[in-house]
Amino acid sequence: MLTNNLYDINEHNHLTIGGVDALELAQNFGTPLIVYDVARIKQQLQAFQTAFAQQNIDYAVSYASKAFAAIAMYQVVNQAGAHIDVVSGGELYTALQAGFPMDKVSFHGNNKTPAELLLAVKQHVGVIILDNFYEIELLNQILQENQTKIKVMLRITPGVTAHTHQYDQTGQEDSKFGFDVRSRQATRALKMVLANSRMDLIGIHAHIGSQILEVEGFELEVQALMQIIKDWSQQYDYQPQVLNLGGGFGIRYTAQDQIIEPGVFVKAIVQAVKRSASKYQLSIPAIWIEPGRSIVGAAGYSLYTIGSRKDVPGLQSYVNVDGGMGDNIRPALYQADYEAILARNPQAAAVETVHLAGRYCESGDILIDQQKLPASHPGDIVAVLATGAYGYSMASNYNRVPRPAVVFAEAGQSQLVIKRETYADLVSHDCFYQQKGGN
Ligand SMILES: Cc1ncc(COP(=O)(O)O)c(C=O)c1O
Ligand SMILES: N[C@@H](CCCC[NH3+])C(=O)O
Repeated sequence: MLTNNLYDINEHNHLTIGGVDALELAQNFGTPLIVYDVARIKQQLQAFQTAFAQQNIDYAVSYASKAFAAIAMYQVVNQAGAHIDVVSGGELYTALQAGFPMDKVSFHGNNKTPAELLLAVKQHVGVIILDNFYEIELLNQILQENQTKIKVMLRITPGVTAHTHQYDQTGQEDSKFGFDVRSRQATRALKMVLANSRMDLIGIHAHIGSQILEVEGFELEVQALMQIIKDWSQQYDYQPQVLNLGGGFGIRYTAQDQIIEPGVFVKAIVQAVKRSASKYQLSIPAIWIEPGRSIVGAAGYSLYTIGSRKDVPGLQSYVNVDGGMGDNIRPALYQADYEAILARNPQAAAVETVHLAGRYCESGDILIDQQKLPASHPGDIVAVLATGAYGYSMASNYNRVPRPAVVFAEAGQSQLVIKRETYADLVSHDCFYQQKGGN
């Protein structure tokens, strides 16, 4: 077996995922198919956990489950002893169904509904990350009505701009998330929550963005937050137990992306916290992080079957596959780049550069704009690499195409973890039209 860090191949030169031949996976489960190498997920979780443990510090690694949420995924995270963050009643409900311990759940969102907050309170989630004044009021009402208390954190927007796609930036002042620092919203929120006996303010949270491939943004984030903690400690005698720095750790999508190992990110973060703590004479808080993409991104593969192609003399050809923007919106939404390989021989020499196009009725449904491919034929299986984060979780039924199945592969075995949608599933929520009124 050959392993080159990006993918593995077996003695037939076929791509393998979790020790399972990708052609077999496509044959057994059909395509489009999303396959996770479970060992890679576990390795990533462990890499973050080990890095913190080596730094001798209180920590929590909280998987940001918006990257890929499924009962089986929550089970894997639970097995690893990690926390999760959820951003909706749907994610929370899925975690409940998976038997995930509610005390390890952080509940995020810039517009949590009353029903979602009530569910979180009734299920005693570990912490609610407060995002705005309306939510403080809403939560207070719910806590009063239910005569209960809950742990909270304040999400603040520290004014740090991450170097990443505009849609992936969240820490800058002009953002829909969190309490603004400069206009003293964050301080007002602090005072409100400290005065509320039903809310136990365990910490502060910030998240500067996603797919970040440098440590500096996180160091700036730490400096900004520790400065706020210093001010709050002096003015309000408040020091948080937890400093939650969010997620955003980047992964390799293509050869352009120079990745930073989890251990390097963690070390830089911990050192930055320790430096600021010593500078301002503060105690060192527990550090929580919320990696999503970096846990599941590289572990996921999308398998597609090649069908038609279009060749126009003088133009780059289109090779069309049986999935596309319905199962991976990222190229269309963020101009995200990916790489693909031919599953029957990933190392075969390329003979052409093509547009690897999806099957949806949109000119923008191009999975990879310039993909080098060996000679390929209808029926060949192509694997797009590193699709494990924000692929299935952002999938849609556009064009009434059923969403693909998801399979976990591990130790040479595979198991279905999300069934392929059927046409019957698609119409199962439709109701027949009945004419009202005359005519
Ligand atoms: C609050 C928060 N935490 C964690 C994440 C996960 O980010 P990533 O998948 O980039 O690690 C996000 C999404 O960007 C987020 O908004
Ligand atoms: N969905 C984004 C990442 C999440 C950003 C939201 N906080 C992506 O696919 O890159």
